[in-house]
Amino acid sequence: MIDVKHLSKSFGDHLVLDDISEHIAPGEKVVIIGPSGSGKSTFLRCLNLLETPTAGTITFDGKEITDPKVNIDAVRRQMGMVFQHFNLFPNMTIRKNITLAPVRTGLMKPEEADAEAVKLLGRVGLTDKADAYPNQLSGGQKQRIAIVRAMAMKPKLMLFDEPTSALDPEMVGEVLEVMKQLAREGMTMVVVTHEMGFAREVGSRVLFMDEGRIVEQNEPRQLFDHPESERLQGFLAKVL
Ligand SMILES: Nc1ncnc2c1ncn2[C@@H]1O[C@H](COP(=O)(O)OP(=O)(O)OP(=O)(O)O)[C@@H](O)[C@H]1O
Repeated sequence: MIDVKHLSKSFGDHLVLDDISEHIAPGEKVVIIGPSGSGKSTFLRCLNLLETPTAGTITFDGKEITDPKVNIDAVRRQMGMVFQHFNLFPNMTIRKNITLAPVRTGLMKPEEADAEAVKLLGRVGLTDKADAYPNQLSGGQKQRIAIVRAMAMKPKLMLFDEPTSALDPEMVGEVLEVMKQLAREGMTMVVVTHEMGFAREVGSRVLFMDEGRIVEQNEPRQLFDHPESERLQGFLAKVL
């Protein structure tokens, strides 16, 4: 579904991603772990071109999206993104937050989008919040809405950028549960997270990044129980 070739990204003279090549197949749940500043979020944000790569190509669903002629908005509609800080529209009700994009882009008529919103809210147990505003919700509820909002566009892929890092600990579980449900339904997912339990349980593959490179990758049990590189061993010793 995604093919990354020789991706590099610099901010000024700071090289943040250093010649990354990676392939993500449909249905995979790829979890990215690594120390702070290793380039995890930048890598994720390059996948939907929220950051413009300095070099390299990204192919999504057979189309090279790093080609400047490609309509980036059309590509992004097919990739749902969930951010650490939710990024809901504060001046709109939850219902409007969810229905805005599908209606604006012509994916659904307003009634269809509304019915879809009600269905999605039911799935995350928040039907009664349809007419509330984001500031009336807890962090965990906001993040569940952010996931639902991304889902409403019927994306082919979901990108999660540290979705639980801004949450109070007691709210982490409810968000991870929604993500696990999505994973069970077969969604292709790329998740940057510090939740090692989630990586182990849900990841079909875990990538360990350090200093702008993917230093080691494997299926979770192997990666966590038998880390090969010294850098991964040192990282796991600190976080586990
Ligand atoms: N817009 C930007 N302008 C300049 N430097 C940036 C920008 N975004 C990220 N960086 C730098 O790139 C490096 C990698 O950042 P990134 O957020 O990708 O790391 P990360 O692995 O996701 O870290 P964390 O786990 O702390 O979120 C950091 O040194 C960061 O300061």
